Amino acid sequence: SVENVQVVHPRINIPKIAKYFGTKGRYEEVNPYLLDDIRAINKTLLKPPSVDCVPVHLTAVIRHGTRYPTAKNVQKIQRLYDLVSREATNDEKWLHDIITKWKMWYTDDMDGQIVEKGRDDHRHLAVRLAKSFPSLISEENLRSNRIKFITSSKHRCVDSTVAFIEGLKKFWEVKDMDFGYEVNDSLMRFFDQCRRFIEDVDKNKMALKEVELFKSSEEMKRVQINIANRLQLQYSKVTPDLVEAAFYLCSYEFSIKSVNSPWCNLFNEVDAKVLEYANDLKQYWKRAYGHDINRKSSCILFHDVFSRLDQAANEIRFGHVTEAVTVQVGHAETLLPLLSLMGFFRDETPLTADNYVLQGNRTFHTSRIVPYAANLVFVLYDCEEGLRLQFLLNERPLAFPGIGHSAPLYEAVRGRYRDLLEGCNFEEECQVPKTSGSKYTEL
Ligand SMILES: O=P(O)(O)O[C@H]1[C@H](OP(=O)(O)O)[C@@H](OP(=O)(O)O)[C@H](O)[C@@H](O)[C@H]1OP(=O)(O)O
Repeated sequence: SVENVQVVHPRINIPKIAKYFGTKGRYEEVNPYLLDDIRAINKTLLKPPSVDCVPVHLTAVIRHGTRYPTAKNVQKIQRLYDLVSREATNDEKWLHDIITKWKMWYTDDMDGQIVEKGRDDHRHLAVRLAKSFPSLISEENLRSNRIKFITSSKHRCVDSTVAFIEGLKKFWEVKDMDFGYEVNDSLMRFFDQCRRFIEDVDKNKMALKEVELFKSSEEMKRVQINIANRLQLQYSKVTPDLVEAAFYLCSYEFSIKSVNSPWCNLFNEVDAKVLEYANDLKQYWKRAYGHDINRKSSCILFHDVFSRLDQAANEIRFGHVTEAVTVQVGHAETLLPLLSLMGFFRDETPLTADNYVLQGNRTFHTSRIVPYAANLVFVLYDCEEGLRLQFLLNERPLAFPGIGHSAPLYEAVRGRYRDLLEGCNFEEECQVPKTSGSKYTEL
């Protein structure tokens, strides 16, 4: 297929700007050791809280694997390609390559579907998690239905779930059984069912005003000028939307085909950091701390995760946990609200259009948090001094905000999130009050 034409060693030809691709970034950029061995696990990082601890339950919330651009972005790429092939002039080899060799191979019908690399992302992640937690993600547990799979209804998520199962089956050479999955949009696409989010944020242009304002910022203007100069095009023709399309085009060519595309020459690292910030702003205001409802729309998933942990915690007292593992596959817009609800990556100062420089040291860097196949893993351990909960982001331990221990007592975590556990009601948070209407109508 067209996406497989050029295959190169993964360490060769990495664009310098690859670590700034945000939600369009490759998983390997957050864990570069995988470039040498895609099945490698970091045993020093992934160990039980202490030797007497036995893992009893694992819940993983995973973003789908690498995908094609959405139809909206394919159209932007088409407009960019038309402009550059018609009007750009310079003597650089890369531009010559774009005009004479590069083909516009993206089509509308690709619309966010999974690519082969995306299936591999999940096949390999499945094997690594099985190697990291062999007593939970085991052949025996798979065969006895103690591993449950739940996915969003979108093709890219269903296909990722199927690939994850395939990865496990191949790892254990299971050929005589098939395993199903549950499609559950209430859990994995809660944002689509939260009316308050839809009205106040999704359909409300004012909710993303910082994203719009950043398009006319000095930083973005400088990027436009740089690109206009590199292509010897009129500045007015290089709009922020086309700049973004070119940046993502470089990212798609790299994540889908592993090539350092000639399009990547349009950017240096300074430009890339600006575009990374533009994407972080979108994620911040649409899916994270920007508006309370972004986080609260994930209450339903938060309760689901904790009810599984509670169930395992209760059952282990009688010696047997029914559901050893839950694998839940969704979107960046599933993971980010949940992470924010739990207080991860919260910067003191909000990300805005006019504080790009100040935010140079922000913790909210989506390139590091939600690349393709990003994963949140909760592992409950039975230890001598009680139950402990370990949290991993992208296969690395991450301390719960406000709790010093890397695998605190489960009760301490429940204490930390008491308000959410006792409240955070999806129906209540998501209803639109009849009298007040939308939060931004008067703006
Ligand atoms: O900018 P695009 O069209 O790619 O936006 C996608 C979302 O991608 P993201 O902003 O996270 O990079 C996509 O999220 P994903 O996790 O499924 O990749 C989302 O589901 C999709 O609806 C697009 O959102 P938009 O509202 O059209 O911007």
